[in-house]
Amino acid sequence: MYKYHCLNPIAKVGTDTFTGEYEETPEISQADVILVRSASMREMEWQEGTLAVARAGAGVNNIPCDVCAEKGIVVFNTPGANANGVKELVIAGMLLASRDIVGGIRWVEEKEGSGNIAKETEKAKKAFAGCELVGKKLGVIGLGAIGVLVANSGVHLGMEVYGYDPYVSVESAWKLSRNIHHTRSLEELFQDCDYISVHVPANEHTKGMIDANAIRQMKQGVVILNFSRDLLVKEEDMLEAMKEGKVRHYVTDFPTPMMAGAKGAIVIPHLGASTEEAEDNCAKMAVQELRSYLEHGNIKNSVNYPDCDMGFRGKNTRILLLHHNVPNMIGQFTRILARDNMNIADMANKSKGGYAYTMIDIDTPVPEGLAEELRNVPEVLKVRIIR
Ligand SMILES: NC(=O)C1=CN([C@@H]2O[C@H](COP(=O)(O)OP(=O)(O)OC[C@H]3O[C@@H](n4cnc5c(N)ncnc54)[C@H](O)[C@@H]3O)[C@@H](O)[C@H]2O)C=CC1
Ligand SMILES: O=C(O)CCC(=O)C(=O)O
Repeated sequence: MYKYHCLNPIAKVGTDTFTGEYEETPEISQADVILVRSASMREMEWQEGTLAVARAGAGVNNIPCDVCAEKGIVVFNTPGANANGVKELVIAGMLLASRDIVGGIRWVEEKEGSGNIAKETEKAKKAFAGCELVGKKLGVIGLGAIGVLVANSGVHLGMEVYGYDPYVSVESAWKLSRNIHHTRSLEELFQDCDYISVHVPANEHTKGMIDANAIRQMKQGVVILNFSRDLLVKEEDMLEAMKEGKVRHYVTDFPTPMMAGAKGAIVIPHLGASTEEAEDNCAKMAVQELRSYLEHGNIKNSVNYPDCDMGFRGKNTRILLLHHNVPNMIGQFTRILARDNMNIADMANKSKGGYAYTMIDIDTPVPEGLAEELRNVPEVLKVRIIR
């Protein structure tokens, strides 16, 4: 019986795909695997028994992935599963920044009970007028699952779209509309665009990438959209730029004390992925990843260990080793197996940065105590044997 713990509510359509071999536990310390959305796991005390964490979503900055890797805990995310939900809200953000829709709706609410409202509307409405998106220039920074959808939608809306992503994947590149201009530097994108939307992960390289220096290079009255993470924008610089009118609106999905109520800021309470469809997609993918790892040892969509797949386990005993990516690990494992006459039916070894994963199928008897012996091999972080 495997035990899972949900640190945030996870869509039932996903957790329903756990079979009778699984049960939910309210005790995180008892869990083999943990499902999480945005809850911070950075201060958590990790248990020896934790095998994996699945982030039902894209951003993993709430999880100490390096600490987990060192403890042999595989961290998964669900790439692309909530991308459409975010894209739709980005389009809404561009529209909210272009016309004073919210101001107009508030004005109508204040007129509740006024018999004259129809007449008053025709006088008042000019205060809420705006501009259209068609023909405007949209810059998209980061062309992954979300950025590609936003960029392609910009084209469909009649915008001239510029994309920047020096690390774009082949898969994303295939999905991009050929009408999108490829920009080779942020400077080029900054100076031309009326709307700039940021879709990169928050990490040490992207932190504060939209600061006074970046904003200085942008057009007067630019609209900046941030549906990625608050850390990407230097908020003091953004406030100053909005005061000066350099930035017309800053649309963000991340409320902070500095931005809540700030003039020019349009702040949404982290709703990008809060659609039924996105929540269901993420939950289903996260559970599928955990089940495949627990039942067969296969890794797909991990952010701290390599993808590695040997298919269904069948009747063999499967030995799973998480270890540092250093020479002579396989030699040490196979020496131990050969000594006890174990026959290797199949094996795979993959690495990602400083970490590696070895899967070995054995079709002869496997002695008790093997896991402990393998765990004692220097540089091994975790061993699991599925019989
Ligand atoms: N508001 C919300 O509810 C949601 C927010 N997010 C945020 O959006 C981010 C992006 O999500 P996805 O598109 O699904 O991720 P993704 O991993 O598919 O795409 C990220 C893209 O950014 C690119 N990139 C990385 N560093 C870059 C840099 N310095 N300059 C330009 N491009 C760079 C990568 O090459 C990749 O193509 C997530 O990391 C997360 O923080 C994701 C989902 C929901
Ligand atoms: O689960 C959520 O609502 C947050 C989604 C998100 O920010 C992400 O997937 O990175």
